[in-house]
Amino acid sequence: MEETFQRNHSRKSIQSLSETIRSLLGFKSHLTPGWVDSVCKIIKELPSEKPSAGPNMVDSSEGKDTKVDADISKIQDDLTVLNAHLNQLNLQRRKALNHFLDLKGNIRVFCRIRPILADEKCGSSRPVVALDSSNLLLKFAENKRKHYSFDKVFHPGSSQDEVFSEVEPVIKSALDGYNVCIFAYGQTGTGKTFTMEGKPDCPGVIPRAMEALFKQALDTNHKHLFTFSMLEIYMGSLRDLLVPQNSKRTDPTTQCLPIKMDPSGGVEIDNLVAITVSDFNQAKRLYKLGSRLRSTASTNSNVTSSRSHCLIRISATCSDAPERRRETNKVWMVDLGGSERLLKTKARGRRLEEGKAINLSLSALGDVINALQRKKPHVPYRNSKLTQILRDSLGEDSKTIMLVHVSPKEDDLCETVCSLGFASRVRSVHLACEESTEVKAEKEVAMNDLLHKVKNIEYDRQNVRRDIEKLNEKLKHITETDTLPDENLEDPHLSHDKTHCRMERKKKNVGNFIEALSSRLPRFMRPTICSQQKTGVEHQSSEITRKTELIPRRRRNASSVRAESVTFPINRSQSECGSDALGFTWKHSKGYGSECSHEASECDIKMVIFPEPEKSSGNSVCSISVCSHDSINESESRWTDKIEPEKHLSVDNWLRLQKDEPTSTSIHGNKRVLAIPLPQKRHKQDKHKHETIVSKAKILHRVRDADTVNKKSQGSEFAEKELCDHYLTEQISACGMIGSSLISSSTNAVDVNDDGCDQISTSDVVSELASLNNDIPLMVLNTETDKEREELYETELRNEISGEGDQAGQKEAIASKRTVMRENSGDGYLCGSPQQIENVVKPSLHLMRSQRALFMAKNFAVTETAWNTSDMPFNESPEIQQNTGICGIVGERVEVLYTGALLGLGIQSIGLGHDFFHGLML
Ligand SMILES: Nc1ncnc2c1ncn2[C@@H]1O[C@H](COP(=O)(O)OP(=O)(O)OP(=O)(O)O)[C@@H](O)[C@H]1O
Repeated sequence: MEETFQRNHSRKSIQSLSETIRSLLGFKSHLTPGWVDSVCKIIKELPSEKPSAGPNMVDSSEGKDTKVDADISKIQDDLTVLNAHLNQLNLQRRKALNHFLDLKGNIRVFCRIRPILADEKCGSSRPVVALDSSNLLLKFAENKRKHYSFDKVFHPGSSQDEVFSEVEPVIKSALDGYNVCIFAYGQTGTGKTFTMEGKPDCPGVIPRAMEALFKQALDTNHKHLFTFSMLEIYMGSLRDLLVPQNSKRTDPTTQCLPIKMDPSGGVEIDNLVAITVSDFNQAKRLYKLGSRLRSTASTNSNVTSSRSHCLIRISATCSDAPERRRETNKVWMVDLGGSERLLKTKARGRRLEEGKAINLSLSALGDVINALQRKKPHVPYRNSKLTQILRDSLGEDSKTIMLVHVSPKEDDLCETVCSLGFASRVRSVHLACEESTEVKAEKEVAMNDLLHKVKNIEYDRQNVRRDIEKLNEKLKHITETDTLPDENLEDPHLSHDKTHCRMERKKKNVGNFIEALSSRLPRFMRPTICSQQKTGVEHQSSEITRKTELIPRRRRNASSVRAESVTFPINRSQSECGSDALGFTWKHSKGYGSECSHEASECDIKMVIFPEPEKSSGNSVCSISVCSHDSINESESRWTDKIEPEKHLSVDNWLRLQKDEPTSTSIHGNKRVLAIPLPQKRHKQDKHKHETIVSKAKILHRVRDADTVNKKSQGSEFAEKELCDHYLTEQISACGMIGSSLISSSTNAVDVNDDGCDQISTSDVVSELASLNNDIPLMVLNTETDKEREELYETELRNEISGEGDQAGQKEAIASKRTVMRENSGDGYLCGSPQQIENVVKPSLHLMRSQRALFMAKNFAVTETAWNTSDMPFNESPEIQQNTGICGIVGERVEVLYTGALLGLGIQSIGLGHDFFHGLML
């Protein structure tokens, strides 16, 4: 009976084999029995990977399995108990800490008095005096004084450590499910940036908080995913500081990121880049990148005055903590623009406008915090961009710290009074119902008890965590030593890790099977990428496919290399779109967002739309998920079930990309277009060219002296400047391709790489050339055409020497002349007498000059001063004087035409924006 059943079963399997193969390979038409037979034959011929197990072997392995499974399930039970205990402790700690912070106040106001700086002259009188750790005295006149009370007062000698120790508990509560805001407020020049950013030797709140976040996240029982964003609010506009802007930064009409709110009250900034960071160093480097792009200017009060509000957002997503209100919590660290009395600063024009905008938004912030403190029914969030952004991070379920900075100088007394007035307003609740001494004492005792409790819980937590780690180790050991055959995959007692491990093995086997099968199949029978995607086989075998290159990839044609435009699809309903021309494919990643991959690029970039923490319905934040390659595996295992950050670009690559070839973005409709250059191939070439040029310049430098001798011997007047001009022209045309990027990298000065690699910029080249200055006598030749010129010169030499002596003597004379010439030139070839070279160069000089001028008109305008200072003869060119050229004008016209045509055709709707065509034209 059983035998019959087995026979029937195997017959059924063979009958359904065609279907199985079809579904595996994604063939559209049904397969013929003949085809199935041949495939079955191939399968039979495949070498068996597993040794056939005899009945005894099965028995023994089954016995072993049972024991191992029992061990595993015991460990798992223990782990479950310990984890439950740890969660309990976490909850207790969170409650205690929250209670402690509540007693301290959800909105806490600290005051920091700046010390007198070394270069400041001020008398002996000190108008601001810190009485104790929470009281401050302001002396107006001889007998006019006012007391101010704060949660904490930092006297001028307070260190960064002291400040951060007060901030740290709030950072902890960010990991416990609260949104956090830390503000630095104060008159310009009072030390806001010093407190927030600090100096390399005394880091401020931002670096310390970032470090603490990553450290504390490891301590928690939960896994966190951190993303980093940085923006500034400049004159009412929001700007992403991680993406350098195309247009002039001081122009208030430039791109302003829109703020979106979901029905549950969550706020998101549309299109703000959020980069996944896995450790403190990555966050620090991104912060450095953003800081360089911040708007600062010199004012009467501060040489590097911040002219905007700078906001750093670190989002911590924790998917396995259902007890929390939200999955994602935000930590905002805000270096506010300096409040200033415009009459005193005598600001004019733009500085005046900036000052006004800063003051207005600060006043709006004061109103909002005051309304929250007084629990007013209406909170005026909408009065400024700053308060709109921070709407969900101020108020209930949030912790706020306001660090008010004051100057110790008598001159600044008026500003100090204003700042302290603001701080008092923000702290209004405490002032309104000032507590009696007894109440204060009771509170103090309660807070101490709570702190003690938190410490005890911490201790217990550490012990439990240690036990969990031990058990995990044990489990890992058992799983690793256990080599169960694949048949037992369905065993329900297997641990998650073990199951995962086996699934991996199974996937690999399927992959191997497909690989082996595909290699034996005729080409027409092999699956296409499309069919793999449809059947899902691609996921299993993509790695192998990539490695073995069974299916040749479609290559982008050369013309599209420059056209790397990616449109971030905002709308989730856009499921799939591909652009062959670009070589990009768009696909959905498990409904959590869209991803884009570029096959041919060496530094692939993938976009992920993170799931909205508060489940925003319509639009979602566009984020670029960037992970370090080291952390890929770890992150992958952490987030596969919830979020799938695609790791194709490390933070290093992102930073390098920003530095070498700044990524420009623009908004088209509701889409953000990020023009991502393909730096690798082109850049390598360009770098090589650049190096050649620099080495040429060096050679020229070296041969200068030798040539002076040569020049004298020739006795002719040499067109030095023109040769220099020619050389520079050659230089520029060589740089032409990369000119724009080099220029932008030199002007943006985005150098975030600590190791200082790849510091190429046109200004470097220019300075290299400027160092050569004027008397460059000979050409350095190393190209094919140059070698032809060398031959020409040799002929000339022959003619010159032809009259002298016999044939052997002539040969010797030529050889010696050539040797002298090469010795003089160092590594390169020096060719041609000055006059001859001049003759060769001169006819093409005008052409080259105008080429250079055309190029400069478009791209080199920014370095004009550099050229001028080096006394180069380029100033004479009318194109340069006008700072425009035919190329520029034509380029602009074509751009306009293209844009018009694009709009007309509606091409932008499929994601090929202006940048793409602009890229094509370059
Ligand atoms: N506590 C401090 N200890 C030592 N130096 C300080 C301190 N606070 C500020 N400074 C110094 O004072 C100067 C001005 O500080 P900072 O630039 O941080 O002011 P700011 O409030 O951010 O100004 P702005 O609003 O114009 O940007 C800096 O040179 C800084 O190093």
